[in-house]
Formats: sequence, structure tokens, C-alpha cells
Amino acid sequence: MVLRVLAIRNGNVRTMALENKNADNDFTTIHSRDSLANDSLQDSFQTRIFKIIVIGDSNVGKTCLSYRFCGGKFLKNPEATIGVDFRERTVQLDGENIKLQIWDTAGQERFRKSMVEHYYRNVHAVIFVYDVTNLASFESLPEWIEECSHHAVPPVVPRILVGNKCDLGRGEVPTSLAQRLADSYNFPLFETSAKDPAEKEHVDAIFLTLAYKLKNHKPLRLKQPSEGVAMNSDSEKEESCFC
Ligand SMILES: Nc1nc2c(ncn2[C@@H]2O[C@H](COP(=O)(O)OP(=O)(O)OP(=O)(O)O)[C@@H](O)[C@H]2O)c(=O)[nH]1
Repeated sequence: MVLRVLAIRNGNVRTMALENKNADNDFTTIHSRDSLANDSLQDSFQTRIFKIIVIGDSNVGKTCLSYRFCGGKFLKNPEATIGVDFRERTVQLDGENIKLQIWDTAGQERFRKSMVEHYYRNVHAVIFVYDVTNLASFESLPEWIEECSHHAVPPVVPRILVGNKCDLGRGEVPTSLAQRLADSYNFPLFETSAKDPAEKEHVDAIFLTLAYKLKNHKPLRLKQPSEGVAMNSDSEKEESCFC
């Protein structure tokens, strides 16, 4: 069964085919027309793939952060994400290829509601983003965290808090406040900027921290393309097209 997902950005429609290889409805990416994802089908069977979702209010910089990590640049003039946008980057950790599949989700409610179930399904890690110059985006975090738990994402799935736009100063959300919230949830906190080229390695560190955690996380038995083990399974079956 193939689930075809449409993502629209900058006027271009991209499609990504997700194939349901097992009865438990765990979708595994097998190919994508995203220009950043040019690995061959063969590679996807030799490489462990981890799904990371990026969540938070609209305009906090989720797209720019994921583009900085996967594309190496600051994306100028991004448009609001509709549904979800996908990017991938393969990294080598201790000699092993790890493919990070980044699900850049829409912050605007009207662009996300039909997709929410799919964001959280079989996710391996979650990045919560706020804008350090926008207190409201920080104050929304408990709701995003609650939504994630509400969708039965197991506590063992690593979560990270990211304050973005530090190049603009830290006016509205001081580090001490952010650290208190991070500590209360026991999440690591990163403050960075998708825009500042000097922060490129720091942005990489956010994703690589998760990659290392996932790679070495023994209790979290992560489902891979060649395996039949599901981290969480559901019996719902569907073949749909949405964006
Ligand atoms: N100064 C500064 N601006 C940024 C940074 N990251 C993103 N922006 C700007 O913030 C705006 C929103 O960026 P996006 O990456 O589209 O935000 P988003 O969270 O993906 O928004 P939605 O798709 O609506 O959920 C754009 O104008 C970006 O140029 C940053 O680190 N610094």
C-alpha cells in the first residue's frame, strides 16, 4: 500500500511515496522527488532511517532550521508550510550511515489539522521550536508538548527544545526562563539561529545530538525498513492523498 504525500512550498508541489511494507501500517520512506533526497532505493535498505518531526508555532523558523541542517544554507523568503515538508540528510556516525528524515510541520492550525495524525505516527524524535524574540511562541510550548503526548508518542522518544532567531537578541525569552522550562520536562535546550552562518555547526549539533541518541538507544527498538518490529503500531489502514 502506498501513501502519497503532497507538500507545497514556494509554489512547487513535491510528492513523496511512503510504502506500507507491513500490516501494522508503519510507513517507511522508499523514495522522494525532493532534490535534497537523492539517495538510491538501494541505499535506503542499507541505512537506518530516523523520522524527526519539527513542531512549534508558525513563523518560529522550523523550515529555516531544517533547511539549514539539510541544505546547509539559510532559506530566504520561506513561505508558510502547508501540511508538511520533507527534507533528508544522511550522516555517518561511527562508520554507520544514518538517514535523518526531517518532517517540517505547519505551524498554522488551518494548514496542519488534517495531517496531525501522520506527523506523530512512528516518530523517532521531536524538536520543539520557539522564537526567542516572541514570548507567545515560548508560552505555546506546553500545548505542543501536550499534543505530542496526546498522540501517544512514548516518553522514551527523545525531545529537544530549540530557541531560534538568537541573531536578533534574546529580548523576550531569557535563557534562564527557557532553561527552567526545559528542566521541568527534562529536555535539552539549544539556543541558536538558522540565519547566522556562524551558527551552522550549532544547528547541526541539534540534529546530530538526536542522531547519536537514536543510534545508541538500546531500549528504544526502532523500526527499520528491513525489520518487522514496530515502535508503536495501529491497525488503521488507509491509502490517501493529502496536503
Ligand atoms: N532573524 C532570523 N529570522 C529567521 C530565522 N529563522 C527563520 N527566520 C525568519 O522567520 C520567518 C519564518 O520562518 P519559517 O522557517 O518559514 O518559519 P516556520 O516556523 O517554518 O513557519 P510555518 O511554516 O508557518 O510553520 C521567515 O521570515 C524567516 O526568514 C533566524 O534564525 N533569524
